Amino acid sequence: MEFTKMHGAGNDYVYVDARAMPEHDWGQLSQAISDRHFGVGSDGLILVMDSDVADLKMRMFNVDGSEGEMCGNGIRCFAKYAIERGIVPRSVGEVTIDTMAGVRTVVPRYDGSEINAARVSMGKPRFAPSDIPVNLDPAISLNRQTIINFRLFLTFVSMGNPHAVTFIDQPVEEFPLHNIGPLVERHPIFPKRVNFEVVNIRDDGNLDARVWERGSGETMACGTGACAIGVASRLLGHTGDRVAVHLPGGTLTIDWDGTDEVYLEGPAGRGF
Ligand SMILES: N[C@H](CCC[C@H](N)C(=O)O)C(=O)O
Repeated sequence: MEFTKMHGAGNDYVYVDARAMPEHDWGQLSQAISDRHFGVGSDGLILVMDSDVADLKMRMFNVDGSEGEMCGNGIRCFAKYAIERGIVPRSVGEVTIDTMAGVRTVVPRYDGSEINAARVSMGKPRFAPSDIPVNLDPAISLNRQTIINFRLFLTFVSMGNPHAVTFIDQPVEEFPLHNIGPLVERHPIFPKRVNFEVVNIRDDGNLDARVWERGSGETMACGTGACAIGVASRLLGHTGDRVAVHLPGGTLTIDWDGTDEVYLEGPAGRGF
């Protein structure tokens, strides 16, 4: 099976062109291929598939084999993969990609003839408890926050996949993410589990963050997570319409005017 390794700000995936492949247990394959000792090593598996509603279709699987509705870092590399391999003509200015969260549009950025970044329309954020999903007493969820028994204030945002964002005063490096992350990810109020983001406000245009991803653990970056961070931060009045989210693997730029789609811009690189 041919594969290509690519990463967006260090959030790395194995890409397989599955357009002519028979159905597989892709979740099981993702578990095996993602293992950093006995497999290729990655944050998951991304499949290139045909679509009748967009140029192509993307399916993504986490390290634990669970399927994610959307992957903001992965989709930038997906567009790079599709154009550089001629699956989509280079002359196009954008690539439309169908995902479980809906059709997304990716505009590649070039460094000479090579694509090294992209801007993605990530859809509108959603906040209703049923959209996250999160099972909450409606009276609490009105302000999109709740306290769970680690004394965390969480803001819930769906980018097609579920996110819980918390803002802390200490440097994010000091937060016990590997202890608390799994407990939030699997907390009973999240029927589909949740991606968990920890944020420290550097200033009104810059946020420092770490992410515990549903199904993959701490990753170097998370595109949908960065969108959820930018949205929550603007909602809470910490930042404005544009913010740089600084993650261990790199910086992602988020644009959101408070009503329309969220836009994500960041690097798209080969895995070597
Ligand atoms: N773990 C996520 C999927 C990957 C998202 C992340 N890698 C991104 O760049 O958006 C989930 O299960 O919802």
